[in-house]
Amino acid sequence: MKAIDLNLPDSTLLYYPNFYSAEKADELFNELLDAINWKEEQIRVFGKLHWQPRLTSFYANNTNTYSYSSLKMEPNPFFSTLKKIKEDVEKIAGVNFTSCLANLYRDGKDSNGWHADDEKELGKNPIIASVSLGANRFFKFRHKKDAQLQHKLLLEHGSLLIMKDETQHFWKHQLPKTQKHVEKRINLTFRII
Ligand SMILES: O=C(O)CCC(=O)C(=O)O
Ligand SMILES: [Fe+2]
Repeated sequence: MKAIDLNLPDSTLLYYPNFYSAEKADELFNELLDAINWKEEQIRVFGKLHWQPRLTSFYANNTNTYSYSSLKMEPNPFFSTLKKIKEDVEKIAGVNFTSCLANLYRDGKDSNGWHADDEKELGKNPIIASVSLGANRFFKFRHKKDAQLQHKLLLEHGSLLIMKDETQHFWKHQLPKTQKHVEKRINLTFRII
């Protein structure tokens, strides 16, 4: 499968727009919307508790938890569809993932703020594979040392984005809110924990 290399400095970002066909992606979206154990969670930002502006769920083939923003995610076991997607992603990424953090953005008001996936349990140069299903949403990158260095990428239905090497050291990313009317979007981020 041919990747689009974003070619941003201090990073390796590979985008596969048609990782899944539109038909397959529709099928997966409907199945996962129903099968994932979606939860609304509270996170702590600058000492204050807030409801996360999205629903989440965490899956793993081990018992390792994933903590961020004072939220400790306990893993659910993988089920067949999610395991199959993990295997499809592994063929392209060339690694075996242990874990998957799933996000559900219910509408344009749901979002994911500026962050790097740099928690210690991910290791030094984490590889993260991110599958998008449902509504197309923009994803933004901003260099940590030069905020002028930015990039915007439309994450399309059925696409895969791989972030690896030193990307998380040098770049933050976000999925901003949008004023436009948008349908639900599911994002699956496969990780090694
Ligand atoms: O929804 C997305 O595309 C990004 C999710 C993300 O950055 C994360 O879960 O760490
Ligand atoms: Fe992230």
